[in-house]
Amino acid sequence: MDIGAVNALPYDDFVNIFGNVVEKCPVISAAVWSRRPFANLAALEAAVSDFIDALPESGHEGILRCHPDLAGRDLQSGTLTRESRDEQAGAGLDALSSAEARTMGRLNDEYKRRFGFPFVICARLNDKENILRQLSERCANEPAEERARGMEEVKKICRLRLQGLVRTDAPNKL
Ligand SMILES: NC(=O)N[C@H]1NC(=O)NC1=O
Repeated sequence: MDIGAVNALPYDDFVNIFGNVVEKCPVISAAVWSRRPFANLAALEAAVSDFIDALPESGHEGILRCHPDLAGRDLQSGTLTRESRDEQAGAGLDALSSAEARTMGRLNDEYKRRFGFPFVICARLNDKENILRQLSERCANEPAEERARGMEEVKKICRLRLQGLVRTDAPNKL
């Protein structure tokens, strides 16, 4: 769909289509609908980003907590969102060796114990080796640094999900 079609959507259709651009946080797209018309995809992305930036620390932690563990229980049981399943599979997280799966599980638990929210990284921009290395390295960071880092990754995931939904080659018909 092009940006003109996005701008013409009633809010319930908009939330149905864009409700998971931030994982399991449809309230973000419901809020951002008020900011239409969007001049282009970048403006829609900026509206999401502005909304996120205006939230307090607890809101940022809440967004991070809506994310499933990478290679975690939801992947094993088939209960991931479609977007997350495709992203995790693309990074090879659905095909870990048993040693990799054990390391991932142990580090995910350690990270959550330390920070009180899950490790979040844009799986589509990383492979499994890189994800495991960063998970291990980031466990040593300070909480404020990790909160900020996690939110940067949320925005990268959101950008790629938006790019999958909005065509940018059409002329802007605002
Ligand atoms: N925990 C975590 O990073 N999850 C996410 N990352 C990603 O690319 N898709 C997700 O669901």
